[in-house]
Parts: sequence; structure tokens; C-alpha cells
Amino acid sequence: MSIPDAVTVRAPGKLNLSLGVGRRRPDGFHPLATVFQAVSVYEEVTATAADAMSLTVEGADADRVPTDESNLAWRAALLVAQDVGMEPLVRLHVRKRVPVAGGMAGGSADAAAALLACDALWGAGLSKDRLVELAAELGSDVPFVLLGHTAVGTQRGDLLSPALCRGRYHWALATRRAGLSTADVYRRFDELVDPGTRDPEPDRDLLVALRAADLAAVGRCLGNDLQAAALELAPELERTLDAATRAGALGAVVTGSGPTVAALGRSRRHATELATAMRAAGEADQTLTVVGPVAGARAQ
Ligand SMILES: C[C@@](CO)(OP(=O)(O)O)[C@H](O)COP(=O)(O)OP(=O)(O)OC[C@H]1O[C@@H](n2ccc(N)nc2=O)[C@H](O)[C@@H]1O
Ligand SMILES: Nc1ncnc2c1ncn2[C@@H]1O[C@H](COP(=O)(O)OP(=O)(O)O)[C@@H](O)[C@H]1O
Repeated sequence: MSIPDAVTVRAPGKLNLSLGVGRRRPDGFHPLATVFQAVSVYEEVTATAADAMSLTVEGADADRVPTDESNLAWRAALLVAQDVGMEPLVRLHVRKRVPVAGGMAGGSADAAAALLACDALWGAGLSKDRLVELAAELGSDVPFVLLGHTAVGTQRGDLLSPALCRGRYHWALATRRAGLSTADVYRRFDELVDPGTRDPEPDRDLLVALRAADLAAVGRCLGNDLQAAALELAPELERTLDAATRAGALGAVVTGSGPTVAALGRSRRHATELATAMRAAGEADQTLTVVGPVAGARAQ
């Protein structure tokens, strides 16, 4: 099999349709029960054979993304190189479309894409299971963006089981340029909420609604235990959520640690109307419409 000079991999952003959060563990992480859905806004990473390691970033928010070894894509390349005993001789180029620090796992998507791209570039042939293990080392959300579609995440969010999901879900997203730090939102959650000692459980009603393609029930089940903390840190998000509700959204929720707000439409057209209504509320820097579920990280 010939080894390519360059490989491009695309990986999707995600929404948390429900996010149950338990009490902080001694290792600093929180036990989760979340339903993830991958949606049609993508990061793209190109890995090219080179004499040394380097990374460039392109896109509207590129200035807010590190280009050194703290970049998750860079860390992913190092991890693959270490795993297969090679020098990390690769030039990475990241095309960003997912909002930075938006609760949509853009950095995780870059990591997942870089894992696959370097594996292919170096002809490493890592197994799917090994790639998932490396993904979990890079971050809690990375295994999901590798897998894509709709899935239940437990433990740190990294233990996944695919969820049966019928139907297409049209979402309007309202994004804010000023992101929220995931660690800050979890910290605020600890101060605000006493989740009790039992680990959270996946929302069964939501899983039934997804199986039945019951859009209205899915909308009613949207929820996020981090939302109160995110709203404390960014109170203006309430106006975006209200605007979506007034415009007839089947449901509206802050995704992950925010600040992106996701509103579920009855149709593609309705999602476009929801986006317009959320933009008119004046707090969002950008709105877009996406569809889910979509596949996980894939070579182009
Ligand atoms: C909140 C969620 C929901 O899907 O998504 P985002 O808003 O980041 O997209 C995730 O739990 C974020 O996952 P991810 O962004 O990969 O987090 P990591 O890099 O693993 O961890 C960053 C920090 O988040 C906190 N963290 C993360 C996961 C978890 N189960 N409990 C935590 O407390 C920890 O403070 C950790 O130091
Ligand atoms: N490849 C990357 N893309 C985006 N952010 C990155 C990347 N690598 C590291 N980061 C850092 O991670 C932080 C949050 O990442 P991101 O995945 O965009 O958001 P979220 O965790 O809210 O889903 C950013 O503020 C950035 O400093």
C-alpha cells in the first residue's frame, strides 16, 4: 500500500442534547451522562510530510487558537508518533469552522482529525480501539467526535455507546465570540449546584424520543446541568434562549459549557427563522443552521 504525501480529515462539531453532571471526583473531573449529537459544521485538518513539526490555523477565530504544542491537533500528532515510535515530521494545517471555546468541541474535532490524518500519513494502521484510547487521553470530548452520529457518553463523557436516532434534526445555533472556559463553568457548577452523590443517568425519555423521531418530544427533553453556571457567567444568553422560545423553537438549550445556544426547528426553514430571531435579540455574534446527526471524523 502506498503512503500519501498529504492527508485531509474532516471532523464535526457536537451538541449535547442533554447533559447530566454529578459531583466533582477527586481527579477534578465530573461524572457525566450526556447525549451527544454530531452536527454539520466541520473542522478540517491537513497533515503533510515535512522535515519538522509545524502548525498553522485558518478561519475567522484563528487568532484565538494556539499554534504551538498546546494545540490539541499538535498534541494528537505527537501522541500518534510516540505510539508508533516515529519522529513527528508533519506540517498540520487546521481550517476552523466550529466556534472557538463555544461548547461545540472544535478543538476536540481538530484532535480527532489530526489523529486520523497522522495515522494515515505515517501508514501506522492503528486499530479503531487504539485510536479511541489515544482520543480519550487528549480530552473527554475527543472520542465522540471520532465516532460521530448520536451517542450516550458516561464517565468523563469519554465512554460511549451509540444511540439509535431516527430523523433529521435542524438546529439554529447562536454563537458568541467571547467563549466560556470549560474549567470555569464546571467550577461555577460546583459552587452553585449540589448534585448529590449518585452518578447522573442518561435521559431515557430523550433516547425514546430520538428512536421514534419525535421532534417535539426531543425538543422538550433538551437540558443541561451546566446551563445555570453558564448563564451566571454570561447572563445575556437568557435573551437568546427567550428569542428562540418566542419564535416557536421545539426546545432551546446552551450546549456543553456554552456559550453557544442551540434551538431545534420543526424543519430546515423553521431553523432559519429561529436563527433570524436569535440574531435579532442582539446578543449573538453569529448564527448558523446545521443538521444532525452526521458521521464522525473521516478522511476526505
Ligand atoms: C462540557 C463538555 C460537555 O461535552 O463539553 P465542552 O463545553 O467543552 O464542548 C465536556 O465535558 C468537556 O470536555 P473537554 O472540553 O474535552 O474537556 P477536557 O479537556 O477533558 O477537560 C477540561 C476541563 O473540564 C473539566 N471537566 C471536563 C470533563 C468532565 N467530565 N468533568 C470536568 O470537570 C475539568 O476541569 C477539565 O480540566
Ligand atoms: N485546535 C484547537 N482549536 C481550538 N481551541 C484549541 C485548540 N487547541 C487548544 N485549544 C484551546 O482550547 C480552548 C477551548 O477549545 P474548544 O474546543 O474550541 O471549545 P470547547 O471546549 O468549549 O468545546 C480554546 O480556548 C483554546 O485556547
